[in-house]
Amino acid sequence: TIITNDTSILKNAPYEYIIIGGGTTALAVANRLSVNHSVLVVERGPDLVNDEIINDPFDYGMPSPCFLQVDLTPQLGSNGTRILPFTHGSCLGGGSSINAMIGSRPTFAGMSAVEALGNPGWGWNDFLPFMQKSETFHPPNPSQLAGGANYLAVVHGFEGPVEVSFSQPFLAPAFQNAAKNTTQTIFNGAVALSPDMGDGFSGGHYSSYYFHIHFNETLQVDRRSSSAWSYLYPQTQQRPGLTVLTGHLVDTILTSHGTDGNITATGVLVEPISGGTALTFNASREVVLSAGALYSPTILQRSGIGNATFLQTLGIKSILDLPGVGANFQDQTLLTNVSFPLSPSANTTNITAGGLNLLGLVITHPTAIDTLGPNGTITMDSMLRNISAEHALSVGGVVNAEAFTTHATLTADAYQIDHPFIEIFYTPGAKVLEVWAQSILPLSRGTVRINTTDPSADPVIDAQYFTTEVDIEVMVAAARRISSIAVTPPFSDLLTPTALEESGVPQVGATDEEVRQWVLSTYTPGIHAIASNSMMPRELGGVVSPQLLVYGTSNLRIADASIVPLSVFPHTTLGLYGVAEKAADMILQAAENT
Ligand SMILES: Cc1cc2nc3c(=O)[nH]c(=O)nc-3n(C[C@H](O)[C@H](O)[C@H](O)COP(=O)(O)OP(=O)(O)OC[C@H]3O[C@@H](n4cnc5c(N)ncnc54)[C@H](O)[C@@H]3O)c2cc1C
Repeated sequence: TIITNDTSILKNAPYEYIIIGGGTTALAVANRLSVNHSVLVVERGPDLVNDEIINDPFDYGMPSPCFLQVDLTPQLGSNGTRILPFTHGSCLGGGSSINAMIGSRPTFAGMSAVEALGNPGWGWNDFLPFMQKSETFHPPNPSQLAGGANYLAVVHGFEGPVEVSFSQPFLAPAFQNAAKNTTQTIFNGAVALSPDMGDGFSGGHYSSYYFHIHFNETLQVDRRSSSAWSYLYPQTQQRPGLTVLTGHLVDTILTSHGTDGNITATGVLVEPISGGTALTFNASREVVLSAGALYSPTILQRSGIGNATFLQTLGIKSILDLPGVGANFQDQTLLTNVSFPLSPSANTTNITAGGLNLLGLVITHPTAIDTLGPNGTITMDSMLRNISAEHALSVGGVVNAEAFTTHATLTADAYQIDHPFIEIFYTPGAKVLEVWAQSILPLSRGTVRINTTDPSADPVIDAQYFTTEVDIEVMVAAARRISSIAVTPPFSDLLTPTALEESGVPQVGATDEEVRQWVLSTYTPGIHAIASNSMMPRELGGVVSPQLLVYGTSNLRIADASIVPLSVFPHTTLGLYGVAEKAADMILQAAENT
């Protein structure tokens, strides 16, 4: 494999495939295609192979050249005008090089919703083998099992590039034990220990979580399993046919009109990020767009693929009118501002992990009924099935009312078959214990758009958080559970007696309005951006078909988080490796047929 930022050493011959972006999904697709084909990857960011902040999982969240932020537009659903930073990764490995490594998967109910949206072949049973293909799962050893780790071999893969494991040593077992017991209590025993959080069963469970990390035998420490360290750097993954160009960004996708009436992608126009002459690279077979949910729609828009009326306002000639490009954008929301002071008497290594820290050592996925009770669940179901599309339509979050009501109905159906309603995750720190909550299936729909043709400019991102009442109701319920956790033993025994007051989280008896105000003024982005080029029928605003081909093109595919149409991956990465493996499989099958 050639990895370089120097274009003078690259071959001029056309590559069979060009992949735009060198992030999480991109490198997995590149790895599979380049076994027998020539592939060029173009990544805007640098190669940070030896960056210790990236490679050490316990440095998560520290600044590195890969860690970038874009300010969202003012979020009107948040008590006025909060401006929130949105983090993303820009280097080889993309988001997988900076993320929190939580090893989460979609569920049966979630993938059923994706399939029912008009995507045959994307249900759980079809999708699981691709997630397994990507993975080498390391079963817990006896001491990890004794600490509380558990797994189900039948749902995992053991020969793939991405190494997934529990931490070594197993972190904070006493903390994990307390978190699990309190979880059971606050959900009245309805939430049970899961044999494996990635087994496809839906909500109603809790567990110790595994991470995209692996134990390095030479160094005797845990390391991050990024996409780059899984699919690109290892000796076993070297590919003579693969060239990775870093430090260059794709301005536009070059196209021509094919004889079949479709648009054909012929290559890309590339600029060095340090400035200089633009270059053209040609692709003889396909162009695969993998620049992520924030950037893939912007590349399409600059290339004349998107909402024709909008593109006209920027003077861009429309070559393909696809109003769904940059619409339907979704992100989950987080309640992260929740730190409970640790009781001085409880400050032991078994509770704090001796200062080492991985986010979400214990994770809980209660269902709607676990969280809201029977009456609350009926109310939520009715809200979803009678939802108004007016706001989402007015801000361009959906292209028509049917798209919005279809999403809401599928969400209600998913909750009926026990899709996780919220996620609560427990994390130890040196002096505090954190209990965060995350929404899973938000209904608010936003946009990602360019406001200039300059390829180096940040996109205009508007998540429209909390502009749908159901999203507020979900997080109010989540906040109430966080309050209960802080006062429920055995978890509360680890905290100071005044921990709840000190944290600023609403008291257990707070009014709905008080909790609502706290949620709206403290939430942060989930940073699981998806759906800005959704895989769904074109008439609903879909951008790609179930084969991941951009509608109206013969050879332009998208493989990244932007195609995921509903927020069914509670954390995205392991699901995205499944998307990558499935995309590569479909592309290679198409190559065999030509
Ligand atoms: C701080 C943080 C924590 C997270 N924690 C978790 C977690 O614990 N577990 C989990 O599963 N998920 C987590 N996620 C989410 C997950 O990392 C992302 O959803 C995932 O990495 C997205 O993958 P992708 O392939 O869609 O895009 P990316 O991995 O973002 O890759 C896109 C790549 O395209 C490049 N690019 C963009 N524009 C251009 C251009 N014009 N030309 C060339 N290259 C371009 C970018 O530089 C980037 O490298 C987290 C995300 C963040 C930001």
